[in-house]
Amino acid sequence: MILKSLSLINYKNFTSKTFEFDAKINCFVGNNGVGKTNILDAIYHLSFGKSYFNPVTSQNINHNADFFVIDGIYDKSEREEKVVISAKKGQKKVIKRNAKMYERFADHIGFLPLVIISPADRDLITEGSDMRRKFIDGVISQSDKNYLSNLLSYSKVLSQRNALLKYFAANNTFDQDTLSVYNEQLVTYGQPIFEKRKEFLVHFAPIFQEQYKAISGEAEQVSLTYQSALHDMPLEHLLTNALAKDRMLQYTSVGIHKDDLAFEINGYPVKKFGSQGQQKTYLIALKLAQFDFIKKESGVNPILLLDDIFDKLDENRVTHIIQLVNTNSFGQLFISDTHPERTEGVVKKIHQSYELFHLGHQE
Ligand SMILES: Nc1ncnc2c1ncn2[C@@H]1O[C@H](COP(=O)(O)OP(=O)(O)OP(=O)(O)O)[C@@H](O)[C@H]1O
Repeated sequence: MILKSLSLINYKNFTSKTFEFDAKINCFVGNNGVGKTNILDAIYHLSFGKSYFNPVTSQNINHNADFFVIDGIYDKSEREEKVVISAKKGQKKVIKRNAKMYERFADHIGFLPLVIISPADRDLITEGSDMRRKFIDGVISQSDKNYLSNLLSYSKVLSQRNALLKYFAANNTFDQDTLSVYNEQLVTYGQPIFEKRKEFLVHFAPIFQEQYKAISGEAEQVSLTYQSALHDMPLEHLLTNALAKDRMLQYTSVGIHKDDLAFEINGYPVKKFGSQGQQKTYLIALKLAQFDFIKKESGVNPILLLDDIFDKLDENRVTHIIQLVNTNSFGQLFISDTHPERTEGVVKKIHQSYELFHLGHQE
């Protein structure tokens, strides 16, 4: 799958800009703040229907405008696919594929597989468990529509159950029958999510470990473990056992929305005990494992976005990563960097076609 061209209107700092891309490697170079990351984000937007960096749609619209349009033309399975995302202030965002509007955003997820590696990934280590759940969900959802649909339904029922618990507390009342209906629905959607996450980790963790070893060349033992109370008992029983607590807290304290991933290095949490370099390598290995996994599941080479990659790694490691992707029967690569010579030096080494886009400040 190849992104052939991209047009931006009023997307962040771009008022109007069109790019024609190389089928292999595309590099965006220029000073800080010229919009390199914004271009990668626009490409991300076309795959996921949202920004990787700023989930507030209205803030992705250029400050001086009241709408944006992102227009991408792809080659996929020897067909041309035109994907257009537009947003107007105060209105719902629209995604169209070949001029046909999607009724549900979820139907588009997975159609244009993509992996991004960015300095913002550090949130996966430093922030709360929701970031790590989003990561697993993002990987699985790109290849499993059922999973995504269960997730959306689960989250809807969860809000309803939480609202009911609040209502009980506010009105000093309780109705087990209504609560049981929500419990059943949480189990219907939540239990398969747990099973899928568990199965996913069995396949994903070894791929991750291989990637870590390949990038670091070090003897450190890394592990990635799925933590969930559902390992101990089915969700149905967890909900029953937590009833008194949930009523007191006025929200649902157990379920797959509390799951987490433990990131460890030599048996200790990466967050507390990993060096800066180890943390960066850990994150890159996670993302490259994501690339491998999605590729295997979807049969399509995902687009790979490398944002500010030298922020994370030295030149040797970057060369290594680009080569890894290369030997993996190459997809299409988009790189952003402040130093044109550095990027070109690395890219030249792998003897693929490439295009360098020099960006200046936009008017
Ligand atoms: N909604 C918006 N309207 C106008 N400009 C915006 C908007 N959102 C972000 N920007 C501008 O985009 C610029 C940042 O772009 P971006 O993060 O892509 O830069 P970059 O070239 O990747 O820089 P760096 O090398 O520092 O990472 C900033 O100047 C910021 O003010």
